[in-house]
Amino acid sequence: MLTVENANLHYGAAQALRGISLTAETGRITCVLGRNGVGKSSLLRAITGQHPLSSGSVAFNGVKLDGMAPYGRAREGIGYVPQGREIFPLLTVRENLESGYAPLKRSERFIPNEIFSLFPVLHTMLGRRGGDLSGGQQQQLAIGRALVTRPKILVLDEPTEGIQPSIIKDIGRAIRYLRDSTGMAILLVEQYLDFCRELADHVYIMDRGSIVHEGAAATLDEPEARQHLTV
Ligand SMILES: Nc1ncnc2c1ncn2[C@@H]1O[C@H](COP(=O)(O)OP(=O)(O)OP(=O)(O)O)[C@@H](O)[C@H]1O
Repeated sequence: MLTVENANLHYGAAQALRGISLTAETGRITCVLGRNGVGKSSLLRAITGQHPLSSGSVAFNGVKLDGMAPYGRAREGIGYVPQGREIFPLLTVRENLESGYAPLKRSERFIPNEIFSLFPVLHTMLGRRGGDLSGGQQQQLAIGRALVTRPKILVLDEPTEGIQPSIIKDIGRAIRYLRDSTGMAILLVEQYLDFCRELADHVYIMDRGSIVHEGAAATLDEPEARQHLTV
C-alpha cells in the first residue's frame, strides 16, 4: 500500500500541495480527479521522487521513500507513466521498452510477454521509432515501459489525455487486467470523469492543492464531481 501523509510541496514561494493525505491499496484502482493546475502532477512527482516535499511523507509497503532518488523508488516497485508519455522519439519501440531495465537485476532484463498480450501493437512495431507512433500507441508504449520495471504499483498521469476513444478503452482494459490478474496497486490522476468512474475503486478529488472529497467510486456524486472539474 502507498501512503501519502500530510504532503506539502512548493515551487519557490508557490505552494502546489497543501496537506495531502491519501492511500492507494494493493489490488485496487485509486483515481485522483481534478482540473488543470490543481496539483495532480505535482503529487505524482512527489511520489516518484521527481520533486521533494517541503514537509510530510510518502511510504510504500512500510518503506519510507522520503529523500530516496527516483531510481531507488523504481527498485521499491513504483512504476511511473508520466504526463505526455515522455518516450524517446528517436529510439525504437524495443529500445524504449529496454530503457525500463535500469532498476532490474540482470536476470530480470527481458520484456515480459504479458506486455505484448496487453498491447499487441507494440510487438508489431518493435523496430519502429517511438516518434513514429500515434499518441495512443505512445501511451501504450509508456505503460509497457513502466511494466518492464515489474512494478508493484503503477502510477499514471492522465493516461487518456489527447487519445482516441478506442485506445482509451484498450488502456482501461489493460489497467483493469493488471489489477485483477497481478494484484498490482494502480494510482491514476485524471480529468476525465467517466473514465475514472468506470475504472476506479476509490476516488479522491483535488482542488487548489488539497483533497476536497474522498470516497468509493460507486458512491461518487456526479454533479458534485463535475463542479470540481469545471473552471
Ligand atoms: N516546475 C514548476 N515551477 C513552478 N510552478 C509549477 C511547476 N510545475 C507546476 N507548477 C504550478 O503548480 C501548480 C500545480 O501544477 P500541476 O502540474 O501539479 O497541476 P496538474 O493538476 O497536474 O495540472 P495539469 O493537468 O495541467 O498538469 C500549478 O499552479 C502550476 O502552474
